[in-house]
Amino acid sequence: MRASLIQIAVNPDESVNSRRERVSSLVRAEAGADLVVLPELWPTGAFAYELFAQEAESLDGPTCEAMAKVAADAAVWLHAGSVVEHTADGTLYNTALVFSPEGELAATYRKIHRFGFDKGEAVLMGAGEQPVTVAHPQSTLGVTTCYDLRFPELYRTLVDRGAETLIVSAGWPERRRAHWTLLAQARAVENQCFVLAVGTAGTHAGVPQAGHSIAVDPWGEVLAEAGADEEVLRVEFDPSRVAATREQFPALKDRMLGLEAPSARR
Ligand SMILES: O=C(O)CCC(=O)C(=O)O
Repeated sequence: MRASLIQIAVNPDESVNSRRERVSSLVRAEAGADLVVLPELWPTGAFAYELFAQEAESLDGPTCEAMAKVAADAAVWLHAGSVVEHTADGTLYNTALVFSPEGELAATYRKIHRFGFDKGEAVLMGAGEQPVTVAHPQSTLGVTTCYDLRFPELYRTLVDRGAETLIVSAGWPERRRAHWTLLAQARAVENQCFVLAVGTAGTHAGVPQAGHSIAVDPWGEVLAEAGADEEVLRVEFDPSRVAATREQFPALKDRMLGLEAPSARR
């Protein structure tokens, strides 16, 4: 399976429209890949809160339309990162989009864990409720977004639903880059999955981004890692290694289920 992780630079000196055009060209250039993955909220930047309402779109809005077109042009499975989705009742969501090589919207995922504590996304957006997997023909994908990476129970749910390749589409800050790398490897090891984690580069809303998109195998080994700047990280892997790793080292079979208290939410 050939995957291309497009680590987009999100800087305030580029308009959303021109970034959309630039990203469309970058995706088109990945024709031949089996999967292309973009970062979280790349049209606005994950921390550009003042742009969220202004750039919010419905699922037939300009980013969705452009990404459907380029997925079909390049004939690739495209995880198009996420957009600020607005719904008919006025709620905003951080919604990830997955397109088939025919340009059909195959799945959407509304980010479950919103970042910001008492500000930013946590107050501006609604919370998703549904974990999402996608039946890519070569490997079942588990779709997650940025801050989700800190919540292992979501990944266990995805594994229980058949996920073999865990996607993390992010806008992760440089300040916590060590957590990013460590958690990507942890999610791969504990779930015996491939992890494809793609972040942004650049600085927007005064928040320098970590870059360092990373692909990790089910043994926790780093297959490829980007630098800090805009970059297309290409990686090739054998999805059957998930089953092989789980057979050789069957730790997932030793899970003790039912330990979580029903009122675990604090
Ligand atoms: O968890 C973190 O450190 C970063 C999370 C984040 O930036 C986000 O979810 O947008």
